Amino acid sequence: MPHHTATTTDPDTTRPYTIAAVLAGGVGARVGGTEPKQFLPLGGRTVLERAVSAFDGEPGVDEVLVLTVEEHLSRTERLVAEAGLNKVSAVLTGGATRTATSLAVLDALRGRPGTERILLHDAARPLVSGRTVRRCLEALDHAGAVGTAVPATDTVVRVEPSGSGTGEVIREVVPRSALRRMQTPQGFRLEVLRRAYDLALADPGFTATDDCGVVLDYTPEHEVRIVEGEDTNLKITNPGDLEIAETLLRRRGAHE
Ligand SMILES: Nc1ccn([C@@H]2O[C@H](COP(=O)(O)OP(=O)(O)OP(=O)(O)O)[C@@H](O)[C@H]2O)c(=O)n1
Ligand SMILES: C[C@](O)(CO)[C@H](O)COP(=O)(O)O
Repeated sequence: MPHHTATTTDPDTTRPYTIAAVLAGGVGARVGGTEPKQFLPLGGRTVLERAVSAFDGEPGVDEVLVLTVEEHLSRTERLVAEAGLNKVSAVLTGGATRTATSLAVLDALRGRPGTERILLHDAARPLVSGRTVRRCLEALDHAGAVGTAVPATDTVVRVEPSGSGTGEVIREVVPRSALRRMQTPQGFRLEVLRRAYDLALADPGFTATDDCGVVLDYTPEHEVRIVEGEDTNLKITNPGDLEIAETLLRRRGAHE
C-alpha cells in the first residue's frame, strides 16, 4: 500500500480486524474559501485531525486510512505525522466523488485478506464521539451493515416546482416518526460492502449519497442496522457550520 506513514500498534487478534477510513477527498465547494474544509482549524487542531483522532484513540479500531485530495497528499501526510496519531497506516488519494473515494478504500484493501470490518467516516464530521464509534462497532457484531442516524426533528416535505412557474410547492408531508437523518461513521463487514459495490458498479443507473444506501439497494438480503447518533456530530457543509462546531466544542470542553 503506497504512502505508508506510520506503523500500527499490535492488533487484538481475539476480535475482527477493523479498519477505519476517514474520507477527506472533497474540495469543500459549499463552505467556500481557499482550501478544502478538512484543513481548516477547529479549536486549535484541523478538522481532519479531529475526525481521525476519534478512531485513532479507539481500542476497537486497529488501523486508520486517510483518503485525501491528490494535490494535498504530502500536506495530509505531514499533518498526520505531526499530529502524533498512532494507527494511521496510509494516506491515499480519493476519487472525484464521495462514492469514488469509498471505492478507493475498497481498492486499497484488495489483497488484504485479514481485514474483516470497515468503518467509513466523513472527515467533515470532526466532532464524532468515541461513544458513537463504539456503538457502531458493537452493532457490527450482529449485522453486516450499520449506519449512525438521528431522528428527524423538523417536519419533512416533498416538493415540486410550482404550477405557476415560480418557486416550489409542497406535494407531501412525509410521516416523520420513521424518518432518520443519516450520519457517519457507517460500518460494514468488508465482504458485504464489497459485494454491494460490485453489483452497484454493474448498474448504469447507480447513484448514492452514502454507503449504507448502496448495501440497502444492491444487497437487500443484509439488514442495515441503525445506531443512535448525536446531533453534535454535524457535517461541516455550509458557511457558518464551522462556527457552530467551535461552539459545540467549547461546550463539550466545559463539560469534560
Ligand atoms: N470526492 C470526494 C468528495 C467528498 N469526500 C468526503 O466526503 C465527506 C462528505 O462530503 P462533503 O461534505 O460533500 O464534502 P465536500 O465534497 O468537500 O464538500 P462540497 O460538496 O461542498 O464540495 C467529506 O469528508 C469529504 O471530504 C471525499 O472523500 N471525496
Ligand atoms: C454520508 C453522509 O454524511 C450521510 O449523511 C452524507 O450523505 C454526505 O453527503 P455530502 O453531500 O457528500 O456531504
